[in-house]
Amino acid sequence: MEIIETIAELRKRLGARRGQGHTVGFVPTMGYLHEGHRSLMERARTENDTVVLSIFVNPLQFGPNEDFDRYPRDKERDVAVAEQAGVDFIFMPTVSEMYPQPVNARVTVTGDVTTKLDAVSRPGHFDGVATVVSKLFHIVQPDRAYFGMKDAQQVAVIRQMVDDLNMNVTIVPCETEREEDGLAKSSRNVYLSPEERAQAVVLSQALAKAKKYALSQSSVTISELKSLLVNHISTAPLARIDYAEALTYPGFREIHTWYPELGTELIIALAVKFGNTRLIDNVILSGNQPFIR
Ligand SMILES: Nc1ncnc2c1ncn2[C@@H]1O[C@H](COP(=O)(O)OP(=O)(O)OP(=O)(O)O)[C@@H](O)[C@H]1O
Ligand SMILES: CC(C)(CO)[C@@H](O)C(=O)[O-]
Ligand code: BAL
Repeated sequence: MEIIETIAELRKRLGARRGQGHTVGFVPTMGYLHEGHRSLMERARTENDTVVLSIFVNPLQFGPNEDFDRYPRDKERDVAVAEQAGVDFIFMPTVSEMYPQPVNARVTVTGDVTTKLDAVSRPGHFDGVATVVSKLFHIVQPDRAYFGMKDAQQVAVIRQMVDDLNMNVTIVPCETEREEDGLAKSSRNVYLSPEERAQAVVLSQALAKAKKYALSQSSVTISELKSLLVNHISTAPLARIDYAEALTYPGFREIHTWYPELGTELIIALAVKFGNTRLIDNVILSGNQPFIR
């Protein structure tokens, strides 16, 4: 495995691999790697000849009062995890390598996908994500790129960008890896105090409850689902709800009532704060599931 810091060097090394007929799988991350990242790298390893991991904490996707400066970083551990997962190249650029000043070109995805949920709570976030992912795709030119469904809205934004801008890459969504009690693995879990960590289990519990309820009915109103989520999360005294929502997926349209048998997919999504730590999680219900009484 090689660690590469410049765009020119990565292009040269990948050009040589492509010359040998290699397919390239790409896993973009912000580092502080955990089992969720590992599952993406391992999947990329099984489906491609060459695997590239990027580790770049992208300033463009953080708001002014967010955690860019204190985002957890551990280069040594990340290198060991990536090596074990079979990565060929880690691309670890500096901020000035990715963004020579001034930055005058950005990518914006518009529509429902960037006006709901995290787009409301984190203004400008998805412009920052679309811009950096677009740049990374141009640099790496992957055949396949792997993203976690914990960030389901991010997957939808990137898919929209790839479709609308005719980017020649297949987006591979990967299942959310969880701790034993159900908490979605996340680099930000490290910020939680022991009390907050114990109570953070309410996110996945609330989603499981909402899913079970929705699938036990022939129709369910979105307000019923929201009440169920809010009531369960409120059992954790340290939790503050940013949003608890249910929308169509991947369209992110608001609906009044969901009918499982009509075939529309529904995302039930949460963002909950514990102190300064903001956690997200979601579950997607596929339509056409017969209701169970
Ligand atoms: N629990 C998980 N299971 C599967 N994939 C995940 C998981 N957590 C993150 N990913 C995916 O890993 C990629 C890189 O994510 P990132 O580096 O932001 O990690 P993260 O744990 O989501 O960090 P954060 O705590 O900042 O949200 C993204 O595609 C993300 O969806
Ligand atoms: C896709 C990504 C690496 C872009 O910075 C980031 O949003 C993330 O880690 O999910
Ligand atoms: N996991 C998405 C990246 C972010 O929270 O900024």
